[in-house]
Amino acid sequence: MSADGWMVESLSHGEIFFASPTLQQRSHGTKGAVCAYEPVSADGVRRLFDRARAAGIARPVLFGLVPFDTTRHASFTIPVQLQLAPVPQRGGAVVAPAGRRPAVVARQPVPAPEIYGDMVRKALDLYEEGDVRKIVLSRAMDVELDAPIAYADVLRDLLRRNAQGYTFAVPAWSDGVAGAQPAASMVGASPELLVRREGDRVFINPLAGSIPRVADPEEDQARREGLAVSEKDLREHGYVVSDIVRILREHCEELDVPQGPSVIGTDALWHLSTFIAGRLKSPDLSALGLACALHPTPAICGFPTAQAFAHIQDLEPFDREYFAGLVGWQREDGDGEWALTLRCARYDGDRRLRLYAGAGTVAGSDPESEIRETAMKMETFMRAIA
Ligand SMILES: C=C(O[C@@H]1C=C(C(=O)O)C=C[C@H]1O)C(=O)O
Repeated sequence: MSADGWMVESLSHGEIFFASPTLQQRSHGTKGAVCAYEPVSADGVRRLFDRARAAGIARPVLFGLVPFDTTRHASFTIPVQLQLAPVPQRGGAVVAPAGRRPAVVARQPVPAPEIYGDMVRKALDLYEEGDVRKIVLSRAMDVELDAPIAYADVLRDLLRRNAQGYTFAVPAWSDGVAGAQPAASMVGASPELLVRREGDRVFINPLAGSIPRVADPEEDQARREGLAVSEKDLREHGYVVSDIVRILREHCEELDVPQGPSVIGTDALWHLSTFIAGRLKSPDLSALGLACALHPTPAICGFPTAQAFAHIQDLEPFDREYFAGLVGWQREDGDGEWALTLRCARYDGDRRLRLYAGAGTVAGSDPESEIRETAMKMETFMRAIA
């Protein structure tokens, strides 16, 4: 462990790092890991734990990426060597970056911001027609660097600025996973917990309704207060909470849902947030099982889900793949944590990254502010890279 207490030193491409607000976990080496590239299923997860036991892994922990579209392949990894530790006190010693940061050679937005604005305008037309009320629209940015990233530096930077978030580097496999090199890794710091399970207790923390923060403290505070009473943002948030609660009622016998949302801050944005706690009816439902029952929530898809999903496929000119899916970990007993794969990039292990960001739109949304919100979401990630 390094002087600042983060277990990120010499983490290489293909290894795993996952930090929640309290626990950090990292793998050492990729050799012998049990991997799978297949659609997510309870049977598949069970088979992976069986394989891990057969391989002599004593306390297997499964890490994974589940795509936005769960009919596509997920990537799962059970590492041979895993290290766990509480997260260090923030504000302690800061280890300086080891080398120079890579420089950006090229940036290509996918699509151009104006086209993203047109996508939002098309969504506004759809709201007039009335079959859909919320669509989360996203865009991407392809970035080429002049040198590979240093995982330790990037993760430290993300950890320092996202104390309440979920910071991760998790490999994405492709067909024929036996080799040690993954096709890519998803790297980022998500503010949004989809499900944490501790025994029969579950915790869910949807976010929706956001505004960029600013340096001036008075204006920043005014934005926070404005968000808390914004009719449009409360409506956008309301679709998420009511849909999640509807599904949770099927699986939980006790549910604690606050009357209304509170406002939480990341380093760059204010978000409306609702912290829900529940008790599972059945101990057989794992953290991932419940996460999949909830996914895709209206926080990253829209409302109603099926219509919003179809419009996303139609309007977005790229494949979300693992973006806006699930990233997390789980033990054999079903306890674990699954966050939404947000504020992140797909990294090819060399010099190429694809960054992603989305924003919820509802009747009354302004295309220009959605462009700004998605730009801000990508910018905060870029600060950690170059
Ligand atoms: C889709 C993203 O974020 C989601 C959309 C939000 C919003 O529109 O207010 C807020 C948090 C997330 O649920 C993203 O960060 O890319």
